[in-house]
Amino acid sequence: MGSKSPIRLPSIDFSNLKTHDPNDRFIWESVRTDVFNAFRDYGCFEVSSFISVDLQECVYDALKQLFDLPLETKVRNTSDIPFHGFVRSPKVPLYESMGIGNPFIPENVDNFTDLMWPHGNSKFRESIKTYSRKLHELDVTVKKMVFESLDLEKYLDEQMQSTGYLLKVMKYRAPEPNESDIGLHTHTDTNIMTILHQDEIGGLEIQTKDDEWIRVEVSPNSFVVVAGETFNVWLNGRLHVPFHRVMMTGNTPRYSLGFFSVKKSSNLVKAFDEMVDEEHPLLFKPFDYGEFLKFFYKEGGIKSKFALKTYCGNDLNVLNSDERA
Ligand SMILES: O=C(O)CCC(=O)C(=O)O
Ligand SMILES: [Fe+2]
Repeated sequence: MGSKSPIRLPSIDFSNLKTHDPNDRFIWESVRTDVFNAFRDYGCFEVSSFISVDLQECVYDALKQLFDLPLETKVRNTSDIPFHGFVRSPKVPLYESMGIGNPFIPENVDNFTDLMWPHGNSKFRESIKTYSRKLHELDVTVKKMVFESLDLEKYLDEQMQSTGYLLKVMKYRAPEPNESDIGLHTHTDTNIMTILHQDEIGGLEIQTKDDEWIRVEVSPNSFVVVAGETFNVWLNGRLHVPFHRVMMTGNTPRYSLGFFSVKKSSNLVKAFDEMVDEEHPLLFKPFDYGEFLKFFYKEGGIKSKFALKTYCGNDLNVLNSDERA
């Protein structure tokens, strides 16, 4: 495993895609090519200056207020889905997180805000609503581009309908002198796709296909879009799914947000027929996402570097792109 390098993630500018004017087709196609190539080569990319500095500052102020609430208030954030509510665990001592399901639905943000601040907090409510709408828009745009790149548009609506979303907000405290500086252990995301946003403290690191660790240094109003395992199963291995982690090197707390698109439970995940041929033999057997998560969390899958392959890899002689690299 190599050391940290000055390589930068591909950076893609979505700001010229504001209209759906057919004359913008050229811009759309050029961004689409960049998105697909970045996913194929790095499994992730930066979306530069995607929100206003004002919105970014409002959201981070709101996060600080949220994590400053007493523990007995934060634990009210519960969910039936593991790790979608308040999380604090001795396994990741620097980390705590909370989650809002489908946050682009205004009532979901209202309910979360009422739970945390029974007397109201309009700044939190409004900034998270605007922010979630922007992230949802970016999620849909990126997926549309990837599906179009492989002539899979016919599956887009059906896949969007079986997708749920989670806005996860995270705080990492600084390590004590005798503690490890690992904020979040090396992992891949098992969901479809994640949009990450970190504050100016930084600390997110992503591993390239050549095992180099890149420390992600992007401006605080930029995002990092990361491909998840489910997306790669649909496309039968055409994407790179990057290992990533969070390292806490300084002595200031770090705040970050993740917008996770997740296959709804009891929905089958399988490669699209067009993605399987002689040159691209099936890498993963079809599986139920809810059942996989049970395996992942209860049977130690979380500790395995290649949990999905252990669970449903089609043929251990067929190497995935991580191992080929
Ligand atoms: O906090 C971050 O920047 C990364 C979080 C992450 O990778 C995750 O929750 O899966
Ligand atoms: Fe992650």
